[in-house]
Amino acid sequence: MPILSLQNISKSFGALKVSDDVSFDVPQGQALGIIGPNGAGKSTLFNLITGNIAPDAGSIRFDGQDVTRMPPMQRCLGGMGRSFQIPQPFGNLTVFENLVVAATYGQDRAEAAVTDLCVSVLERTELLARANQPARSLSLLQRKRLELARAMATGPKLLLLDEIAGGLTEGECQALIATIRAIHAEGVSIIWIEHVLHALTSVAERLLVLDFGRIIGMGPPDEVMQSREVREIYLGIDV
Ligand SMILES: Nc1ncnc2c1ncn2[C@@H]1O[C@H](COP(=O)(O)OP(=O)(O)OP(=O)(O)O)[C@@H](O)[C@H]1O
Repeated sequence: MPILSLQNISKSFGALKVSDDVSFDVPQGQALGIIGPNGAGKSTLFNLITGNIAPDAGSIRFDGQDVTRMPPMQRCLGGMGRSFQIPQPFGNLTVFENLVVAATYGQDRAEAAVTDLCVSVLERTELLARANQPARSLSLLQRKRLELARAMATGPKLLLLDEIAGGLTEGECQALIATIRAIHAEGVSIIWIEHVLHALTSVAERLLVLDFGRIIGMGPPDEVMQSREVREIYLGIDV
């Protein structure tokens, strides 16, 4: 059973079709990369998956359940964790406090369990040494790590990452990739929207290419990047 399955999902904003009959599965434990030009509908696809936007047509199954009409919080509690393109941590709270907010989102966990979970996430995202710092004092890489950590603190089976690698130096990017790979190796399924292609292809086993809300390519990264349509449309290479 796939962890996520979209069937014939369509969504328009007025006359603009941002999701056009999109269907795909994510097998358990897979890392799927999503690429496509600006405005192709990538973030909208995440909003459809998480329930922040309702589709006009189609259905979504997550972890064996039809979640098409399920509110975002229920999907999160069911194991869908998400990072945002524009991180919005609570700047005056410490890194640890930010994680406590995420770990207790709609959950009635015992205090000791919350602490254990947050410490474990801080270790896995290499933020333990920053635990008591206010979020606003973090460097860019640390802010990205915090965004990842906040998503991990909800205990996801499926982690949705929205352009988390942008703006980092090569060394910082490699450090973040190592952390994401380690999370993936724990068995967490991942869908990652990313313009930094080498970061994406070093984690993703499969790529999906969106253009004007349509899937124009899907498969192993090497194969997808060789496709004529993808090279023309996405990379702007004259072939
Ligand atoms: N709530 C909304 N109402 C109207 N139009 C919207 C809304 N959200 C997104 N759009 C439009 O839908 C299109 C797809 O936007 P989306 O953010 O999904 O693209 P994207 O592929 O994530 O782009 P980027 O790579 O720039 O983040 C864009 O033209 C955008 O302006």
